[in-house]
Order: sequence, then structure tokens, then C-alpha cells
Amino acid sequence: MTAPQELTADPHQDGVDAAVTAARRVIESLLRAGSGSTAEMGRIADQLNSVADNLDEHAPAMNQRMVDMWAGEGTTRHDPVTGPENAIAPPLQLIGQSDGSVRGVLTLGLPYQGPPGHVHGGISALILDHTLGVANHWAGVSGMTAELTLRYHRPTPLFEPLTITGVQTGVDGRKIRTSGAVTAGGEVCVSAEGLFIAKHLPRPR
Ligand SMILES: CCCCCCCC(=O)SCCNC(=O)CCNC(=O)[C@H](O)C(C)(C)COP(=O)(O)OP(=O)(O)OC[C@H]1O[C@@H](n2cnc3c(N)ncnc32)[C@H](O)[C@@H]1OP(=O)(O)O
Repeated sequence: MTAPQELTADPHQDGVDAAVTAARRVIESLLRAGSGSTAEMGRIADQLNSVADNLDEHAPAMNQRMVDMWAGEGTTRHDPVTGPENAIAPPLQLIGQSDGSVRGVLTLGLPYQGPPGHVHGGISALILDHTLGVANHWAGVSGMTAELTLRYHRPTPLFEPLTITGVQTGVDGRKIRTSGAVTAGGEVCVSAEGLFIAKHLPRPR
């Protein structure tokens, strides 16, 4: 039996990960502030643009950055679900379980809102697509999403711990079947069935 294993990148406390954590805070704070805020938004916009100018000035060329992003064969640090370098990632950390499934827990705030006080359905789809993909990696046969079928059983709450699961259920030639769910308080909010096809796009070199 395989021991549980962390399958997603561990966020660092410093470097770009720390800056990204601050950026996530800014995204959340802007949304929290809204148009009724008494903060000086013109000055804030100037400050944020100046931060972005500084980052752009010191960034490597785009093709070099793409190569760096895909260096190594391990976990990604840039993806929009688990990536500690991606400010739009919640980020979710996934653990491969001994039973072959993957599992993670996260709490989503205002940037991910759809219906009042609840998670946007597209965000659940994003998280589940990625989680099913990681479940395929953990199972040893992976591919690209060909179909993703979602069932939204009940609204998914913001501000509460959500458990995200995924497991590969079958492989037939190049066709891979995988399922998963988002649960809150032990109740399934969203379930997913995915068909993946064993195919990988070449990594930038
Ligand atoms: C760790 C990181 C995790 C990341 C997880 C993120 C996963 C993603 O989001 S991937 C991005 C989203 N997906 C995509 O962009 C995929 C776009 N689509 C494609 O590239 C292609 O259509 C692809 C790869 C799905 C299949 O193309 P191709 O490799 O040419 O397969 P093809 O030969 O047409 O079909 C193979 C078999 O699959 C079947 N198949 C292909 N697509 C579908 C489909 N949508 N529905 C049902 N069956 C399908 C075919 O009928 C065929 O079956 P059979 O062998 O029985 O005849």
C-alpha cells in the first residue's frame, strides 16, 4: 500500500510565493472594499500599477518563463488551482491517499462567489477538473479532459471548509474515467464525472 503523499507544491514563506499571498490578499481586500470604500482608490491603483511595472521590468522573456514553468517532471507551481505562484489559485493542496484517491481541504472567500454567499459553479468546475487530473497522475495514467460532467446538488458555501476529492475509476485504452466531489459538512455539494484521453501536449523547452 502506498503511503499518503503531497501531490501539489508546498507554498514557500518567502520569495514569489510570499508576494503572491499578498496579491491574493489585495484581490480579496479590493472586493471587500468595493465602491462604497472610503479608501483613496486612485492612489491605490497607482501603487498597484507601480508594483506591476516593477515586476514586468525584472521578469524573464515570456518564452524563457514558459520553459521555467514546465521544468522538471513534478508538480506545477503556476496552475490556477494549486499553484503557489498564481494569485488566482485559492490555492488547493492535494494529498494522494493510500486508497488511490486524492483529497484536499480549502475555504473559499469573496473572489470565488457566485450566488449570494456561495461558490460560483465555474470555480467548482475548475477545482474539480484539476483535482481529477491530479487523481489521474496519482493513479499513474493521465491525460487531457475530453468531457467533464458536473452535478450541482446543493449550493457550495463560502467561508466554510470544503473537502475536495478525486479518484480514477477506470482505464480503457486511452480513455480514462475519473470522478470527484466537493463536500461541505459531510454533504456533497458538487459531484463530477470526467472522461480524460491519454494525451499530453509537449512541454516548452
Ligand atoms: C496535474 C495537472 C492536472 C491538470 C488537469 C487539467 C486538465 C485539463 O484541463 S486539460 C485542458 C482541457 N482539455 C483540452 O483542452 C482537450 C482538448 N481536446 C483535445 O485535445 C482532443 O480532443 C483530445 C485530446 C481530448 C482527444 O483527441 P485525440 O487524442 O486526437 O483522440 P481521438 O483519437 O480523437 O479519440 C480517442 C478516443 O477518445 C474518444 N473521445 C475523444 N474525445 C471525446 C469526447 N469529448 N467524448 C467522448 N469520447 C471522446 C474518441 O471517440 C476515441 O475513441 P475510440 O478510440 O473508441 O475511437
